[in-house]
Amino acid sequence: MADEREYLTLSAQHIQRFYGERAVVRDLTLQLRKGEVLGLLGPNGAGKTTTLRMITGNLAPSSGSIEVCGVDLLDEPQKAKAHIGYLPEMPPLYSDMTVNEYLRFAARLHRIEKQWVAQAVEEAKKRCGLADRSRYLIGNLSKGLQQRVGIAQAIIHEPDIIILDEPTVGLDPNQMREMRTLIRDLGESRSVILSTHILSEVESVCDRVQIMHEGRMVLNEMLADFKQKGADLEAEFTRLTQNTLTTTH
Ligand SMILES: Nc1ncnc2c1ncn2[C@@H]1O[C@H](COP(=O)(O)OP(=O)(O)OP(=O)(O)O)[C@@H](O)[C@H]1O
Repeated sequence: MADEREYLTLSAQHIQRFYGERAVVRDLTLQLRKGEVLGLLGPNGAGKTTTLRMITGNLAPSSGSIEVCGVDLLDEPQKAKAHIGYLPEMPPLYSDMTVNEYLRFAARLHRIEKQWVAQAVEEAKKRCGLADRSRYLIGNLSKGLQQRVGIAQAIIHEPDIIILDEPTVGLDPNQMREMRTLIRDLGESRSVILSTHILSEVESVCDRVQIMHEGRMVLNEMLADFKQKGADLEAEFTRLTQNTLTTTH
């Protein structure tokens, strides 16, 4: 039987992050398999964004190790980060750039060679339903389309792993549905981590769910197994994340 490691696109082992004396991520292990959409849930302040910033190489862990497609993120950050596309909670969009200008800029930041930039921009726009918005100023686009531009910059270099931090916040129900369809499509060919507060979003888009609470991972389960057991995600979420002051994990 093939080694499980072959199927792992991302493996974070025992990562921790302190701010001063306070541990906001504690002894956390997270593994992402090829072609999997992982939903990362947790109440406000659970440590989701801090975790995502660490596994994308934007924040150094206080301890622990992170491997991205077999490359050690801390030893070879540039090589490891080439496998990752990241849409942060606050996407770094420039409102006075057109979609084309911004994506060309993103392509260069991701070190795509000059001769391939135009092709990469066209491909990313096509994947994200932006082909007819090339010359629009980003500031004039709806929030839903701006989020699509954020995803387009995250996938422009064809990464193996796409990490999305609360991508549907502030979207109307139609834009949310479109965004979920796009995430599902992306998950067909890549590994995706989706951080969200919306339980139904995880149920409709993800293969696996992990719940964080007070910096720790308190649940890690395949959704199919979860459903087969007749378990209820909302009830389980409440059970695992309430009683903040009495939790002793
Ligand atoms: N730079 C920082 N300095 C000190 N504390 C921080 C810093 N960044 C985050 N924290 C704290 O770390 C904890 C985890 O924050 P984080 O943003 O990772 O949580 P989250 O699960 O993403 O929350 P939300 O769902 O509200 O976005 C919070 O208590 C936050 O106040």
